[in-house]
Amino acid sequence: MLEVSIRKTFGKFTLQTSFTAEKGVLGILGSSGCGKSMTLKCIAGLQKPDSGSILLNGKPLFSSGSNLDVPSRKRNIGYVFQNYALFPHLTVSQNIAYGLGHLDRTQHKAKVASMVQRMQLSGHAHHYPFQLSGGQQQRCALARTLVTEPDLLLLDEPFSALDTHIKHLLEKELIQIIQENFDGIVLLVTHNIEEAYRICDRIMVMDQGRNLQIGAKEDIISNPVSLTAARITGCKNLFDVRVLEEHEGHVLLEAGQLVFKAQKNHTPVSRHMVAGIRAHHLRLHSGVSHKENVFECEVVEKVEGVFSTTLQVDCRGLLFQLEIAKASCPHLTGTDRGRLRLHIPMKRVFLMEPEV
Ligand SMILES: Nc1ncnc2c1ncn2[C@@H]1O[C@H](COP(=O)(O)OP(=O)(O)OP(=O)(O)O)[C@@H](O)[C@H]1O
Repeated sequence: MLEVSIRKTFGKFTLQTSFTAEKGVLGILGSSGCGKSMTLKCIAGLQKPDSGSILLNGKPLFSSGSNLDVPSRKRNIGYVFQNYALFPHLTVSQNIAYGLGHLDRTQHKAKVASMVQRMQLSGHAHHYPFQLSGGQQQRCALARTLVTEPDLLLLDEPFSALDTHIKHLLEKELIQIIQENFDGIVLLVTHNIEEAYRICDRIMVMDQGRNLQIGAKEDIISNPVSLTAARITGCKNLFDVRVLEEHEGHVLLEAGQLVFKAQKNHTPVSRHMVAGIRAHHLRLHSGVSHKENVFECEVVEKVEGVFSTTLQVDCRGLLFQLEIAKASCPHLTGTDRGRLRLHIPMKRVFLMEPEV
């Protein structure tokens, strides 16, 4: 287990974070400059926190109280940087061997050869980084790190420089490599919720140097703790609401001209709140519907993607954004277009305190 509780100030910016991570992939999600990379650097020993402690599998790596600061090279942590940072003048084998300086040559060779094979780089062992594709470079960078058998793997935006198609392929490959070759803790820094959701088991949401929320990814999506956490995790529909009625399991909300039901969550109910619903949780119906929370609406904007359609609909003066899989909205192209109805599934609405 990784246990982090640190504070570090850089001019006007202060990183103050406490969290734990167990085996599996924890995504650190936040916008640019919120302190994601700084968190990784402190854990790796590349930056020294002003105060606090870092423990990895029970072993202290840093403790301001005991004046302990284990040097970076002795922490047994693997760090894969944004651009992979391969040594351009070394071949694939030499790059992979770089971290193994302490082993004798026979052991050295065997380990590198095995890693080259596991990462499917056999035909490229003597190639230089500039002769490799993006995917091969990523595998080489991972191989160089995994060959040292780290207890913790830190990945800092490993796909940030790649185009969407390659990104998806490499994401899949990364998940597979980790599952097959690494049994430890992984921290993955990203500012992309989709990426975090696809790759990670748990997600930590960061803002301005602090962690706002940490939990299972499904929970982060269905119950963001605050408006900021909802925004960072990509929620497109956020409305100021007035609570008209409070019942045992649900509340009746008013947003402008619209009155709809929402299931209660862990946020204590107050008179004025913010309600959120994710674009992919909203539904469109054509014709009559007897479901609750169904309202007539009009399509204001429609953007066709390859597999899904993004819509903006006007529902009694409120604008909602929807993301609908193409296969599930044939009525959008039909003659029913004018009689569309918006369904707001009450279980999908989450309530939050307004932020001042
Ligand atoms: N060496 C430094 N000296 C001064 N300020 C720094 C230094 N390194 C980082 N900072 C500041 O600390 C804050 C957090 O930086 P950090 O690199 O951790 O952000 P980030 O969340 O990883 O952002 P990005 O997604 O853009 O990489 C930023 O405001 C940055 O300006």
